[in-house]
Amino acid sequence: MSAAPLEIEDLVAGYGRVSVLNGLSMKAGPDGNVGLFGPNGHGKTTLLRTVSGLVRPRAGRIRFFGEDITPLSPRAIVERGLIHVPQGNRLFPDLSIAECLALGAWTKRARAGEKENRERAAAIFPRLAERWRQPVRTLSGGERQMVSIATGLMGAPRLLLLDEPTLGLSPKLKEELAAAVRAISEAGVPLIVVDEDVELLLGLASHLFLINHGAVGAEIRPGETIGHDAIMAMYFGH
Ligand SMILES: Nc1ncnc2c1ncn2[C@@H]1O[C@H](COP(=O)(O)OP(=O)(O)OP(=O)(O)O)[C@@H](O)[C@H]1O
Repeated sequence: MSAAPLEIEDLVAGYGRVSVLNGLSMKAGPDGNVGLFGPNGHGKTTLLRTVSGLVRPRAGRIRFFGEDITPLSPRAIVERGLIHVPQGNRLFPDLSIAECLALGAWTKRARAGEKENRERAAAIFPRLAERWRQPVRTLSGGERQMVSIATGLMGAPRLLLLDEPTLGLSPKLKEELAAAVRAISEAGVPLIVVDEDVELLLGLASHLFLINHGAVGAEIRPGETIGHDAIMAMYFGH
């Protein structure tokens, strides 16, 4: 049996004296995309940052397609194709869309497929293809979010982590972005998506985890259906 894209065992991590992840374990990806949701401040972003090597875990193990990546640097993790698109589209404002995307293809394996990945990004985000030379500071929030995700795609992901890709967007743009994210998944890239909109997550992922107090509080497995009241009960713990 082939290894899951991501397996996390008893992960403990935090900042200074504060512990944020408290023995979190999950297996993500063998049954399709994964969605992460839960109350604010309970560790979803910290989990993605720890998986991508930006936060050093104090204990636990992270395996990427079977390989133990726990001790690796963020650079070595990106080189393996584990790509993290952080919250809040942090882009260089004076670069054009084309220049931002080129920066995303800095690893050896990404450079090898740069042309195909650029074409794939342009097909998924036609709005960007129309504005290729425009500086990103002149783009709308939704368009900047598209550039962030497209830049992640340029890294030739074998697994793509998306942190709140639809944060602050209008319902119409949210749907446009969700459709693009579905297209990325249909092109064969497994996803782990953090979003507060559980309905949106259910449209993107078949396996959802509620992150509560730095651990997995509940799980919605592939094939299980869940009503609005049950989701609220998960959030509020009754
Ligand atoms: N760089 C940091 N230094 C110190 N504490 C931090 C840092 N980043 C996050 N925290 C703290 O870690 C906790 C978890 O934050 P995290 O961003 O992981 O939660 P989250 O579930 O992603 O929340 P949100 O949905 O609001 O983004 C919070 O209490 C936060 O204040």
